[in-house]
Amino acid sequence: MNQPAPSSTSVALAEEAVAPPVRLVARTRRLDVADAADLLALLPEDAPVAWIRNGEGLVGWGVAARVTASGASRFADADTWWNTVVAAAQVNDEVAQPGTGLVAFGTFGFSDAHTGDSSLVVPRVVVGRRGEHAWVTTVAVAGEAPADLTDDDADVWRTEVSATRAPHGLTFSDGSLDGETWMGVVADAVRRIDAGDLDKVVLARDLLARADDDVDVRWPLRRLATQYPTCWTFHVDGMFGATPEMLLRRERGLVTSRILAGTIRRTGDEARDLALAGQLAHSSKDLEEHEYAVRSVADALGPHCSSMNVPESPFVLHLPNVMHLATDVNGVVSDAAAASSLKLAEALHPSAAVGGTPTPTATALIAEIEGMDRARYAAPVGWIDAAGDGEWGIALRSGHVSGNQVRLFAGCGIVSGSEPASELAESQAKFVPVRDSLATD
Ligand SMILES: C=C(O[C@H]1C=CC=C(C(=O)O)[C@@H]1O)C(=O)O
Repeated sequence: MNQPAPSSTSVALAEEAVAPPVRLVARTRRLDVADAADLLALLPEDAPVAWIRNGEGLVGWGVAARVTASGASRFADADTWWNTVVAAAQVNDEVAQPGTGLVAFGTFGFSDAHTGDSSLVVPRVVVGRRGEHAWVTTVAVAGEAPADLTDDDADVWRTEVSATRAPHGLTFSDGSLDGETWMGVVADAVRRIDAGDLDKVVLARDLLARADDDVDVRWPLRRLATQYPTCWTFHVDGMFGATPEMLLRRERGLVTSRILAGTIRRTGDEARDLALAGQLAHSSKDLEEHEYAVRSVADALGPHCSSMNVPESPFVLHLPNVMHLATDVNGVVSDAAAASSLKLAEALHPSAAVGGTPTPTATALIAEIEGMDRARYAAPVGWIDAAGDGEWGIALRSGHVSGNQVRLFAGCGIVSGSEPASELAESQAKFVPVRDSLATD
């Protein structure tokens, strides 16, 4: 078994202006589908990346190149870097599907003011599966010995995988605000809405989990992918979760977005949950909350599409912990060369599913009263390929792992009729996926 070469190219954008562009050599070859049957099982503990839904998707490891960015230009800077990397790369792709060839995984900060890193990472090895296609892409930096590209041994890309470690001695504590204080913040937001300052704002809270040792992120990833197969289970650079919300997928000139807003908790009793789903579908408070989110996405996508389909009413999406009002919007991208999936993500972020309406007033209110730094919560996370196609989810039902700590996030859309106590209960239900994914039973 070969370990990918340890060297890589990593730049922050200020440095990148003076550094010559990294020249990557990538090769994608077909794999037996059986070799990619369990993508998560291929991941080593060190710096894995993952994007999985219903067992399909992409996993990767190692770092061939990486860029970090921050501030208001973080998306544009990362997109420019990616275009430079793609232009300089030598790619041999025998599968030619979205997600084959050169691929970068990204995670972005929520706020323009956030000083922490947004990053795009090109792994050394990416393994993908989609329907009857399975593939492996190996990436070397030009000038390095390209042993992994020319070797005929079909298994040369495999890396050594240690047993996944369960987190032990886990304790949870309040994050930035305790529940009582957070309800006060929600009540404040409702007052501002009723005073006519804005229509909707999404307010979030965090929880801290501590384990005895460094958390092996493969543990929660496995549990999330099993428990929430219809969500997108992800990990990039410490940010992980299972999001039900697809900010956008761009594929061969088509763009789709799954918009969620409006939530009801499940009880576990099927008949009762069906009745609750009916209640959700007719709740004027939730329909209003949802409509703001759909409008924000349709308005942001419109300028990039020659045609668009926006359904008139939402459907109810059933997840194991909650149900959501959901709308799938589709469009034809008018200028695919100018609108990479990352550019579209920038245009759509933050939608009113995570920001509010109007957006500038809502984001200002979040900064003023939420009382925490969202870091990369509720921002785009996903991947982009050399054609600019890609999938960018919203980092919800998520946590950030750093050493032995995990910071969990959950937020709720607040409109005029919102009640602080039920929003607190909703936030608790939204913590469940990541909280349970860290459990050992
Ligand atoms: C902001 C979150 O959820 C959003 C997505 C679906 C439903 C939502 C809601 O009903 O409030 C939120 O807009 C979160 O999970 O942290």
